[in-house]
Amino acid sequence: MISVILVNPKYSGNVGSIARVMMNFDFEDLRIVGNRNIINDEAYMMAVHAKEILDNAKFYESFDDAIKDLDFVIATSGARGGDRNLKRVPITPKELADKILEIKGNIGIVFGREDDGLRNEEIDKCDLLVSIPTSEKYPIMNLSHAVAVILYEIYTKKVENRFLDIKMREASKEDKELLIKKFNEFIDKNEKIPEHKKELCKIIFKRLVNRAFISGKEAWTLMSAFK
Ligand SMILES: C[S@@+](CC[C@H](N)C(=O)[O-])C[C@H]1O[C@@H](n2cnc3c(N)ncnc32)[C@H](O)[C@@H]1O
Repeated sequence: MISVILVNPKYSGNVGSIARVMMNFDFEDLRIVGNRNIINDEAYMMAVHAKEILDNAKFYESFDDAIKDLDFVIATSGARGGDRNLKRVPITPKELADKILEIKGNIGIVFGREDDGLRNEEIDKCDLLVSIPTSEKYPIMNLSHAVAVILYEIYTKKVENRFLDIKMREASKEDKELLIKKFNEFIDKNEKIPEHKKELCKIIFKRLVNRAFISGKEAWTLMSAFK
């Protein structure tokens, strides 16, 4: 499970928006270091249909309490190098998404305070630091926007993996050759097509088949049409 941890959020609207993006991208576990009062009418208004994420949010008195049962903790920051003495080199959300699904155990992604972010001693307690590439002119994002970008990258990776799992077998060289042969025979039999056009059709079809990543099933379905 991947938990979203907010450290002392100040604005209820941000917490509600975060609940909403969590539901958009299939995340459930919201942990908040701070006071329960942060979840008020404004938070529910911004959460819209993600009220259950707010209802089930867990509260902690300290950063250490919020992460103590987690196996892998990821810090986030928009402050890179220069303006704060970060000891770790950050990775991008895309690089995180490539790694995170292979990590075993419970994972937490920690987001900092709206005013002063995560403290260096908190970042030091984490295993990894992620920073969203942003303009040097204004690198710091709104808290809920930063959460959205990171969860989006992880969700996209999950969806990609699911798609790869169910992806059909690609047509073999033999499947493609047979499909092209069937098409050519079909064209040859058709008396309405002038001879010079037949050759052109065959060349174009062959190029199309070789360029397209068709599946074995698609190849065989098409063959049945060229009888
Ligand atoms: C408004 S920012 C905090 C700004 C604070 N002045 C600082 O320097 O960290 C609130 C939180 O949003 C997240 N955040 C904002 N911009 C980010 C970025 N470019 N990359 C990763 N996280 C970011 C971080 O979790 C940050 O602690």
